[in-house]
Amino acid sequence: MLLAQVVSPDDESQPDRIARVEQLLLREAPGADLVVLPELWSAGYFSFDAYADRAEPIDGPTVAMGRRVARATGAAVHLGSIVERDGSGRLFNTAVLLDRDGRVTQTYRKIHVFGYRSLEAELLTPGDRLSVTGSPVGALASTTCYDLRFPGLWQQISSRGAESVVVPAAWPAARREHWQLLTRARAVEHQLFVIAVNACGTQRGVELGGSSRVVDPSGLVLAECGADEQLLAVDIDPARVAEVRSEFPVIADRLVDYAGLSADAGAEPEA
Ligand SMILES: NC(=O)CCC(=O)C(=O)O
Repeated sequence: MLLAQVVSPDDESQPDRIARVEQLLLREAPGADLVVLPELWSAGYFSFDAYADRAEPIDGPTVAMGRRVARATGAAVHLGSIVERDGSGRLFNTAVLLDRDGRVTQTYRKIHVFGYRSLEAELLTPGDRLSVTGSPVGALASTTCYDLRFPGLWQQISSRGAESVVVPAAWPAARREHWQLLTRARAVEHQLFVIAVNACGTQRGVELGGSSRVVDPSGLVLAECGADEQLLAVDIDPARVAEVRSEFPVIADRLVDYAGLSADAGAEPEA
């Protein structure tokens, strides 16, 4: 697998960025089974005033580039996410997975759009669906950036059978410790791989955190990028999920219906 932690400089146009990243991937991806990119790297996450111009349908220029890379290199491509425009003009933050033949096998529209020092929540419509799909890293689900903070969503992902969760992100350096803590916590809680690819460099004055990483189902950080643009190869064995779960059966012990627990005060029962 190749983590493609790329920059999205403010002075680079979207077509130039797609062309530059395509060349990088054509050079570095051969031999990888899966390539993963950050959140909104082609539009630039913090370029809120450009979202409408840079929005594209699923079959737009970013996905077309991913298809070319998949077909030329034989790697599946997780394109991070794009600003998707649907048929009625709504905009979404949509993660897209292509198989090695360049076919779209999964889309995921970010559910928790971000509103803290961000216009994303004002400009984009939240998604309302999850999907788990076969991939070179086992049963794969996508969930985007801020979604990391919502354990209820991860509970659903995990109970639907995901073995690897890809997290494209544009997570600022100011909260890097939360990124490191939460990616690890989600892997340990659900005993699955977390493949988290963050943006890096500076966008509109915001320094992004980099530190893209792969955490294994026991919580071990297998690899981590630095703060700058970097393409990092990491190998994982999806069979590790079953091994960890069988050795320490947290998932099997999980109760299904926490909402059904009674809410009494837990005081000592009367004699
Ligand atoms: N792009 C995002 O969703 C940013 C989330 C973030 O910075 C945080 O949760 O902290």
